[in-house]
Amino acid sequence: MTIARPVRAMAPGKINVSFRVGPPRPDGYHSVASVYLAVSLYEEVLASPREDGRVTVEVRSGSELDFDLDEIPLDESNLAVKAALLLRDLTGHGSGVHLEITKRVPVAGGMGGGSADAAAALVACSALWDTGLSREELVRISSVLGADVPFALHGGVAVGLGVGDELTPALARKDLHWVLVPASFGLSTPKVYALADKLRERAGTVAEEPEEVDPAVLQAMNSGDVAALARVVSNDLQAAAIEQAPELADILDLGVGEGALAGLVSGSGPTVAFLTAGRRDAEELAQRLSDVAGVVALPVHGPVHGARIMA
Ligand SMILES: C[C@@](CO)(OP(=O)(O)O)[C@H](O)COP(=O)(O)OP(=O)(O)OC[C@H]1O[C@@H](n2ccc(N)nc2=O)[C@H](O)[C@@H]1O
Ligand SMILES: Nc1ncnc2c1ncn2[C@@H]1O[C@H](COP(=O)(O)OP(=O)(O)O)[C@@H](O)[C@H]1O
Repeated sequence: MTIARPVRAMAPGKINVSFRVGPPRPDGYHSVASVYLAVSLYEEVLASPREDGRVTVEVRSGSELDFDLDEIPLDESNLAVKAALLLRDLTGHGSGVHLEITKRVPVAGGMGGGSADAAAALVACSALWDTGLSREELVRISSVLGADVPFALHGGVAVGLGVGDELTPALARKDLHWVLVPASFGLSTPKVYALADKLRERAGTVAEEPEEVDPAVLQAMNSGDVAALARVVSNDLQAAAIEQAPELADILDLGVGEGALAGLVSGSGPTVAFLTAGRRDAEELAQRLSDVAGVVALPVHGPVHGARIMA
């Protein structure tokens, strides 16, 4: 029997360009309406066969960022391990695999790094084990791993309804250029959702079921009107993220003061994303933020492709 050769896959992090959150549901989740954008910060997963049938993982940093890799579990709760086990259980294909994750997306940063690991692991293991599943089939099975995993497979721009997993592709006429300011700490997604509920309760606001995303966001992306997009980006979790980490408000002010067209917290935070008019503006803003405030600032662009095999 020939032993399969290792397979390397990559998957992108994301920004929620617009994020509406409904009231809490009985299952602990919230209905959302998200405009997801995949950006050029990629996780990599190298899947190598193991003859002993075990599924194991190791994680290393592929970034200049100071990642707290100790935050990432190395047991069966690691999202990449969960993905490999799910694929093996569902298809009956495959045996043991060792997964080597190279992280570039901030850990617990609101950019779906763990979801990207799960998506890259699905693609890599599916090729390693020759399951014959299509991308669409992988997208369909992936939502049990987490609300954001289908989008990490899908990539590009998409509207996410349900818990974020019911995807419809959308279009961006132009590449959008952003500057990311990652934090040196993470925020817990469930805690930020719970705090958002509490803030609404305190303010006496009744959350509506978000049935669609803001059409102005899709229109601005469709027409490539970055200035119009800057006026409509928004995130219902932002206030809760700022309540947990008040320094995010200062970072938002700083970026806008330094010339960003708009700034918002990505997902449940704490990464802050600034929209700029183009590649040059993003590079210049990143430089200024690092000169003026000494923060790490990464220029990125999107849309980029979803999870895929690397040569
Ligand atoms: C907020 C968002 C925005 O894209 O991203 P991140 O900030 O995590 O990157 C997502 O909704 C996060 O998706 P993901 O991180 O995949 O969530 P999951 O693992 O499925 O769920 C973790 C927990 O988050 C809460 N959760 C998640 C999704 C959702 N629509 N409603 C929720 O209330 C639930 O408490 C759930 O138990
Ligand atoms: N492969 C993984 N990479 C990162 N985090 C993981 C992974 N597997 C499980 N986790 C857990 O998920 C949490 C959130 O992960 P992450 O996807 O980085 O952030 P976010 O949900 O804010 O986008 C981490 O704190 C960690 O405990």
